[in-house]
Amino acid sequence: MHYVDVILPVPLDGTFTYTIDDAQALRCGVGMRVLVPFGASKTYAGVVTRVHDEAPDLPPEKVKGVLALMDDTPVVLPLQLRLWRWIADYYMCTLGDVYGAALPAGLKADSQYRPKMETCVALAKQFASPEGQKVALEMLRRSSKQLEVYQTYLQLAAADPSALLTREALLNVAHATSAIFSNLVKRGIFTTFEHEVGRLNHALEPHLERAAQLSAAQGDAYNQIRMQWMQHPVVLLHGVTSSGKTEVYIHLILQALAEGKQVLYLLPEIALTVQITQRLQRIFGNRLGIYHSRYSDAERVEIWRKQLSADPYDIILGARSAVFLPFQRLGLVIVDEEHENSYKQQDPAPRYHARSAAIVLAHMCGAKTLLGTATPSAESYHNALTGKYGMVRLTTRFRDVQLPEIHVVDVKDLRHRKMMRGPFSPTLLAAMRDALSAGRQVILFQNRRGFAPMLECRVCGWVPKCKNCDVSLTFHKRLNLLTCHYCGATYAVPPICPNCENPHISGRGYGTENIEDQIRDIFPEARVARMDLDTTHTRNAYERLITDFSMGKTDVLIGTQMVSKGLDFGRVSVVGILDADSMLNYPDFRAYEHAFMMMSQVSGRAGRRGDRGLVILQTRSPQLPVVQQVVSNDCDTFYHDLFVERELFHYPPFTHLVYVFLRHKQEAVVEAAALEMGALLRRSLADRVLGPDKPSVARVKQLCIRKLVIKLGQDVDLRQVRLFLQQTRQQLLSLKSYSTVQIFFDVDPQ
Ligand SMILES: Nc1ncnc2c1ncn2[C@@H]1O[C@H](COP(=O)(O)OP(=O)(O)OP(=O)(O)O)[C@@H](O)[C@H]1O
Ligand SMILES: [Zn+2]
Repeated sequence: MHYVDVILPVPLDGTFTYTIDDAQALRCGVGMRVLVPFGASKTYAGVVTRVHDEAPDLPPEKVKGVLALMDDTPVVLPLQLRLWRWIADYYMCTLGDVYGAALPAGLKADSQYRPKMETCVALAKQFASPEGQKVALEMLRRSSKQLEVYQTYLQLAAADPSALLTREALLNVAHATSAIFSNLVKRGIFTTFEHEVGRLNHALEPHLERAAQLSAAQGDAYNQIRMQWMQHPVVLLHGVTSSGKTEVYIHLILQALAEGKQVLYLLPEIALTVQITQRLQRIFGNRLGIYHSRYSDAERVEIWRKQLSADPYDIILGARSAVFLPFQRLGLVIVDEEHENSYKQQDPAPRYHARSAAIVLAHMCGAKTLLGTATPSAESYHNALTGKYGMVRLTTRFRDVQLPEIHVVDVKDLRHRKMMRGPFSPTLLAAMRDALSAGRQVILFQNRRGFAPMLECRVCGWVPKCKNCDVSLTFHKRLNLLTCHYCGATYAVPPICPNCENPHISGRGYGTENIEDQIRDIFPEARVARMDLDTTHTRNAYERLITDFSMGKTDVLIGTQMVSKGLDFGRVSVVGILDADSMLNYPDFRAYEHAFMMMSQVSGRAGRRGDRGLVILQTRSPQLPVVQQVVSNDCDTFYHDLFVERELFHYPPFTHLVYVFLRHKQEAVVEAAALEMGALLRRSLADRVLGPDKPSVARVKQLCIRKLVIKLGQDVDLRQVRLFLQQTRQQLLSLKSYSTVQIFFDVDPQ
């Protein structure tokens, strides 16, 4: 008897064993998919991890058979399976969780993926000869529109005789309707046929440009990086904003390609891929593939298959999930904006950090890794300072443009003197006015979307809250709705307070929508755009917002953290940080770190070409050292202070953190389970366990939440601890009263 072990996309531990017949066993191999039954009625595509003859420890009638083989060649490579195992193990989730995140849906489903077809055009046989063409011309003499389409066809066909011409392309070039085209088909001049096309970009190779020549400083950095790679597989490139890190990456990519290697280029955010794609495509053309969640599933399946083929993309530019793509000869991994916490997946599992996964992937492939940023993460910076990573610095901007001047405005004082105009200080408005009248652009950063983060009855203080979550609702004026940013539920805006029946309900705080309205009011001439989650639902929305701003079609760009990093605009002279306090007061031990990064990054969008930029930083706490460190761009002091504190209070990078979350509908159940879990964990881990506590948002999607914090120093064996945590979880779940509690881990929480 033959068996296969498979991974299934279900949140259960381990692999599952099925029988397979002799003929199938001969053809089946690791990394191929097999269709298998699961439970009473489900079928899944399982990924084979082993083909063997060892009967599982089950009564034979319990072991079901494989329904069908789905592949002739593996869709998941052995190296990828190793990465899946590492993620499942390190982040304490199941292989099924990793499988779920790794494969595009089209490869997980049991339905086979259907290729996309396009209608192509050809001349009917009898009209293909020169004589036939004359006849056709004669026939069409009186139908000028049809004649035009026909002649356009001849021109296009003559320009590239071997290329297939689609109906869509022909009608586009000829500016004709499909009715005109149909007539030509009816008259027997054109015939049509269906042709399978890839959804991938088969556009003609664009005119390629040479990479820009590196400046002396960039050239030095390039050489140093390559030198450091000889001793450290991971190097941190710490280069100030607009130092031209991207140009250094481009040269390193060229070098990797010259050595016949593939490159993975990770970006934290889709907004960023727009500009970087354009920059890379000009140089690498069709050797570049792009992979992220805004692409349709069918497109992702095609890229996946292409990477398995004999002709894969040499460079993959992508967001987090691109680490899961198959690579055959990976030589270089670039993690751009490596400090970004959106590299960490929050929910659902696998709660993996793409930077760590990328480093592990590179290690498995014998590839080099470059982490690039203007504001390193505490972890990477610490690794660089202690010699685990190499470090290379770029301390000047390209063309020696000065870093922006950062002007701190004391909002508390101005409010006291009644000098604020809503969320704007006079200094900011004056700077904006100067910039706009000089034909320059402005970026305003406010990390809250919607119109008002909260509504409140001015008489009784009633605040609308979500039914499913313990949070106040955000008012969205365009939609005229209240929405919950945790579960997505929407509610009508109450005309009067349901509590005291007064009509005096008003907004508190300023969201990006509100900022936009006010700026339109104050600067009626300015062309204003907003970039946040609400304005970027579609893939093209980012592109349009960014291209319009790049080309100077808009003057003021208002946005959330989306506008804060990586974007490269030439004409921005003023950046306004409207509310630094919301970042500084965030209830998390990383608040200052994140605030420092975000403020430094958004400041870095100012004055990237020519004149020095100006940043207006509005805060109620101008005296805070972190604010001063942003002003003087003093990473070293910032991290020095931070590290002293983190070491003292046992936080990363000196201590590993694991959060244990418990969720249940009933408050009493989750509370009891959390206390029990805490007690069980303390038996071995003693005072390394803190809590349980209610997190700052203690109920989401009708589930009550409790959190335990585990701090693990150098003195413990992490492997053992992970095992112990998993066992304790199982132990708790096996108790009848807690069997319906959700328990999961967040390793290295961000
Ligand atoms: N060697 C070069 N030749 C020509 N242009 C360059 C060169 N280096 C940098 N630039 C230009 O300078 C600008 C800033 O470079 P880039 O966007 O790579 O900076 P960065 O270091 O990635 O900044 P950030 O950290 O803010 O993302 C870009 O417009 C880039 O085209
Ligand atoms: Zn909610």
